[in-house]
Amino acid sequence: MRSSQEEFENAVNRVKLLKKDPGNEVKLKLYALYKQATEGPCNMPKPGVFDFINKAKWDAWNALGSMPKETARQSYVDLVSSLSSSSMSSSQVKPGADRKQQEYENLVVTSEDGITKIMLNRPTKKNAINTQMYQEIILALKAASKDNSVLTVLTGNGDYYCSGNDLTDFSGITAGEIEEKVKNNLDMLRVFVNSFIDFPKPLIAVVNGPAVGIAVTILGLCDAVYASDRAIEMLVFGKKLTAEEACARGLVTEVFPDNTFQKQVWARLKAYSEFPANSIRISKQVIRNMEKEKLYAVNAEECSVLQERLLSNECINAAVNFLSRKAKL
Ligand SMILES: CCCCCCC/C=C/C(=O)SCCNC(=O)CCNC(=O)[C@H](O)C(C)(C)COP(=O)(O)OP(=O)(O)OC[C@H]1O[C@@H](n2cnc3c(N)ncnc32)[C@H](O)[C@@H]1OP(=O)(O)O
Repeated sequence: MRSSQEEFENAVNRVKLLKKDPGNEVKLKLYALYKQATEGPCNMPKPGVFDFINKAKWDAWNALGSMPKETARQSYVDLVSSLSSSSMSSSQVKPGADRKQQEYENLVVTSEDGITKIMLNRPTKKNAINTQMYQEIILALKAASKDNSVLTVLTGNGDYYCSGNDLTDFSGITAGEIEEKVKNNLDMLRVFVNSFIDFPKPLIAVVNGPAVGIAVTILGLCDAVYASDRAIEMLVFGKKLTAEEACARGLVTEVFPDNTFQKQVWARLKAYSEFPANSIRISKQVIRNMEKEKLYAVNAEECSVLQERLLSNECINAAVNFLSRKAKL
């Protein structure tokens, strides 16, 4: 149904009543559609390159080309309706409450105020990453790369950030099946690590407690790593590092006291989420693109070495020792 002039004028008035600033991108879209609906195709001379604001407006209007006035009017009304309903639904959410995005078995993914939070959620297993959780993290990163958030945060539920690869992954496998299983898992691990290498927006690790193995490896692919001073066991190469030591070695960006960790870190992230989304995404990509090929090659090489190491007696014995340790007590 085509919108009437009256509906268009109502929409123009409703824009002025929006409770939440819709952001520059949407404001430019509204400006362009309004001009197209009222004056037709862009008829102004192009502003100079340093006249940033007028140039952005001109670009947005000019991009609509020969869109008919009626279509622009309809698009304007539709856009304002979507803004009004989203501002209404967000006012119904309790302040500070997270909006859930998608259900996962081993993750809780929420999105609020420009931040998508991916929380590892197997606290009774110290957030060990099993095969399903690897797959879910790959999917959650893919979804976060396309959503409206400015930042994505990875964190853990409970007292641990993550205890690394789930050591029960290979239990119940017969000798004949193990090679195939290891190969499949390593194909998946390569995709998993590549999804961190390729992640297009700022990715922040909020390390709420100890981190082990693959969870530590992945920190190097995050853009910032904030650790609680209770993250006392960042187990790397069999050596335990405190968060402070990891910070001194460049693996952690900043360490916060545990009793104010969540408050301080989330206040910081909230401030970052108000940065211009496109600029920080593009800055990250410029930096990452310089090293992407090298990172892919290192990932492929590590997975190929791991394929041999996972089948070694040393590795199998270590896993068996861990799994049988409770039985020995
Ligand atoms: C898909 C590709 C496969 C290849 C991956 C290769 C690359 C990855 C490498 C790694 O990540 S290696 C690191 C593996 N992780 C470990 O070696 C840590 C093992 N866990 C521990 O040493 C201890 O559990 C702990 C983390 C130091 C915590 O000790 P604590 O005494 O405080 O608690 P627990 O009673 O031991 O644990 C509670 C509960 O959680 C289970 N659990 C902990 N970690 C894991 C794990 N990594 N895998 C599976 N399960 C784990 C533990 O068994 C307990 O469970 P219940 O017995 O209570 O059921």
